Amino acid sequence: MSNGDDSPDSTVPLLAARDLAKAHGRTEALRGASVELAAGEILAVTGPSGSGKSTLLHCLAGIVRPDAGSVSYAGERLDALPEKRLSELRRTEFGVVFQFGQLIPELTALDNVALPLMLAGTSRPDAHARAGEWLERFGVRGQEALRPGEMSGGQAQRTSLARALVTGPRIVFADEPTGALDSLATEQVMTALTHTARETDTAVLLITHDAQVAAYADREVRLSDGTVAPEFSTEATEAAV
Ligand SMILES: Nc1ncnc2c1ncn2[C@@H]1O[C@H](COP(=O)(O)OP(=O)(O)OP(=O)(O)O)[C@@H](O)[C@H]1O
Repeated sequence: MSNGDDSPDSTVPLLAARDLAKAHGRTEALRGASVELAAGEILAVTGPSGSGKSTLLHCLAGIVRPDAGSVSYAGERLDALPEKRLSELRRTEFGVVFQFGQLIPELTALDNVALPLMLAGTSRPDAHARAGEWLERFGVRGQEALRPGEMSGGQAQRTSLARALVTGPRIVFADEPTGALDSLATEQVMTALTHTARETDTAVLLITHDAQVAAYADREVRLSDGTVAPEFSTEATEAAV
């Protein structure tokens, strides 16, 4: 079978979750979910409302600890890491985009994108210069001075993507990034995200309920009642190759 012990490092998944379980009170959001993400891969996670997609993303991104199962990032067990190391990993290796962007409302687009760099110790002029380049890359050049409330939904999401990617993460976690956008803005956001991810070899884990959005991904896994539907398991994909 594939993925034997003699596999070179390039075949080891960048991120691997095994048998994840997570309950919110009495609700079992995840019940033995396993998923893998390869370096540079764009993976869509789909499934009905309440099937556990966001909970899975939170566990994979180290935002929430699973009750059982493991999450490994580049061979390191995330679920067992102390909080300090986990937050360092989140800051340096991961970028996150949510449905409503979660930009800081008081800051301009330029300052929002520059912020992660400044938090990592980059000087303000350098951070601003790089933030400007990333805004340009995402087609929001000229909007630097706008605050989130002054932008369209699509501009705000493209600014959020610039903020998620400005630090050069290896994985971007995107939870319904186009959920609040019309179809034109969706297309612009998805094109910008997937082009940039491919150019920079950044992996993307994308949650969506929209088949048109899932079609931008290399692969899809579907969650159902907190587990990955069998036809979307890693084994099924490998067997089909
Ligand atoms: N913080 C919470 N407290 C209580 N229950 C929660 C919490 N977060 C999620 N749940 C429950 O866990 C289950 C899975 O939720 P989750 O948000 O992961 O699903 P989802 O597939 O992302 O749903 P949606 O597509 O509607 O966003 C649902 O039944 C939800 O109501």
